[in-house]
Amino acid sequence: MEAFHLLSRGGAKFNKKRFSKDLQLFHSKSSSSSSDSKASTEKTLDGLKTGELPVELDFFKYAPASGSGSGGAGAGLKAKSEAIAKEQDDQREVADRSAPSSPTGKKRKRDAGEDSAPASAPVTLRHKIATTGSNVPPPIERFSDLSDRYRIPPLLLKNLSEHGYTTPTGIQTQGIPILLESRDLAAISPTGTGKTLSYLFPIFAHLSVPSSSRTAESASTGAGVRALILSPTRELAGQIYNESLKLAQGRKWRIVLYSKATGATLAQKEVRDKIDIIISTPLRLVSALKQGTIELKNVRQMVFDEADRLLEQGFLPQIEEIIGACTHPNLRKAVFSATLPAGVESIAKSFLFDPIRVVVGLKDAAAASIKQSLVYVGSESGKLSTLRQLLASSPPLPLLVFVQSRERAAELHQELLYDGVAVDVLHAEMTAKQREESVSRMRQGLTWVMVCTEVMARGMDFGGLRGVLNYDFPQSVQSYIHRIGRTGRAGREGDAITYFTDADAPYLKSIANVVHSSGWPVPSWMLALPKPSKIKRRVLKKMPVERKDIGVVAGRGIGKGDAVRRRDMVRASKRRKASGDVPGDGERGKDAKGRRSEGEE
Ligand SMILES: Nc1ncnc2c1ncn2[C@@H]1O[C@H](COP(=O)(O)OP(=O)(O)OP(=O)(O)O)[C@@H](O)[C@H]1O
Repeated sequence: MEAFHLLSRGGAKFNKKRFSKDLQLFHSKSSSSSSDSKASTEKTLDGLKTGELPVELDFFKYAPASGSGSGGAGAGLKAKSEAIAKEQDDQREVADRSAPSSPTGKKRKRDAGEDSAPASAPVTLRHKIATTGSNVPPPIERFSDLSDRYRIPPLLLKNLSEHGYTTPTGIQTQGIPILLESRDLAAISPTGTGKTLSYLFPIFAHLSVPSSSRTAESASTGAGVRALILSPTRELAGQIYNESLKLAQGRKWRIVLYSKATGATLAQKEVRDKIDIIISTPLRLVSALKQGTIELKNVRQMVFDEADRLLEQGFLPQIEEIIGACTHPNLRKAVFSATLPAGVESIAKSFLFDPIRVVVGLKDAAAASIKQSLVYVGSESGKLSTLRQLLASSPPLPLLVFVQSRERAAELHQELLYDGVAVDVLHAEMTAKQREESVSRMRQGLTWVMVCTEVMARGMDFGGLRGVLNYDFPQSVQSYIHRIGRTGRAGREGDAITYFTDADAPYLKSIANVVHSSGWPVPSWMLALPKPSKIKRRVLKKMPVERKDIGVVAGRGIGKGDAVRRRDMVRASKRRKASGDVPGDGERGKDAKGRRSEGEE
């Protein structure tokens, strides 16, 4: 079944019964079961009242995690690994003991700078929102404030509450009014904090009447798509599409998740003139522009989700082409991400008009609800045994396991299948259909572990995902933040474990700093490591650390990695020949063995 139907089916029918546990998260804590109430009380800091933002979404006053989980190094690792684990445990213990009772209010680092403000404090203080720019509209306290201030279709607010969105998150309190006032926006907010709704809501509010039911009076909106959302991967585009269907319920807005198939159905101009919103990856859209099968001159709202990724070299030429095609004089643009390095931000600023910049919490920081740990595994061979120990003990399931190349994803998948683990795999060389099926099996809870590449690092929202394992060390701080951000979303707790070997040592410091600044214990020697030079960091981003094949280090099936790789390459090349398609853009460099580190799309 092609993407469009599969995804639309999933999104249109939000199964409240199946997701009742998830929905409970967004209900008032007073209705929680008694077993929950203790945890709830622990998390409710400084008298946050019922009816305020649910504790789970109150990221920057988040209470210390229980410390349970499985982040520690497995037994059997070398002495160094045990020493690190012990040092981490000691630090954690000290931190835990000092956190709640410190007379000076000095909590462990994770809470540092997050002095909880009383519920009566201004919303910007409570959510740690910093804004820059001229005439910043005041934030909202609750969604109902929107209809007092702006002309919001009542159906939109009804759809919000029907889908459990009762209280706005930090980025929503400030981002929604800015976009409703038709201002350009650069928004930086941690992973899992509801950025999608922050841009979808204003898009629908501005659209007002669906193109398909326009009357003569409202025809001033012109013909053709009016809102465009760009995402670096198909999976994320599909997820945004599903989110948009929730808001669209009850009106005939036409939303298109752009793909080869949907592109073909829009061959006729009369059909595509009735579209309200397009959600697409850059590559797809550019090829449609080139074929003349889409026009973007009526687009008035443009959103770049995961903007820093979209504005990287791999995507930039396509982005420029798309922006060039959006010629409407009232075009408004918004960039969203959890991370926005300075260089990328200045690119964004070059095409934003008088933008407002909003930062929620600390820039380029991991979400506070994720427990992070770094685990030394010695050499490559230590990884698989440590993972096996983790899976045999108390792994945080469902678990997403990141590796640095599609070949390694295929190899690790085979290894875990061999072990009898309910595991799936996802990388960019798989067909769109295979990728959809993988995601769908994970969402349905049919698989508990998914081995994947960077393609899953951004934006994906698997509600109940409890753990992320960086089997291969991430190639940048941004990659780390986004990868681990797949867990600990919407205030749920999550576990992020990162394996490192001697080969990763030169790059350890930057990630250790993120872990440390999030308040999780890091051995002091890691923080004292020399900072990798800019050049080294750039090289790593493009060229991953060379690693031995997983199949080979597993000590069985020598040459199996090569066989898997050969098989995948043959399959992929057949597919490419058959479809005349090219593999994802945004792919990065190859390692010394010619294996690609995986980009997105
Ligand atoms: N106001 C709200 N109330 C309750 N749940 C919300 C609210 N806003 C968003 N959510 C939920 O929070 C989860 C995370 O939202 P979303 O995917 O938009 O995060 P994000 O900030 O875009 O993350 P990422 O940076 O990883 O892309 C989703 O499951 C979404 O449905």
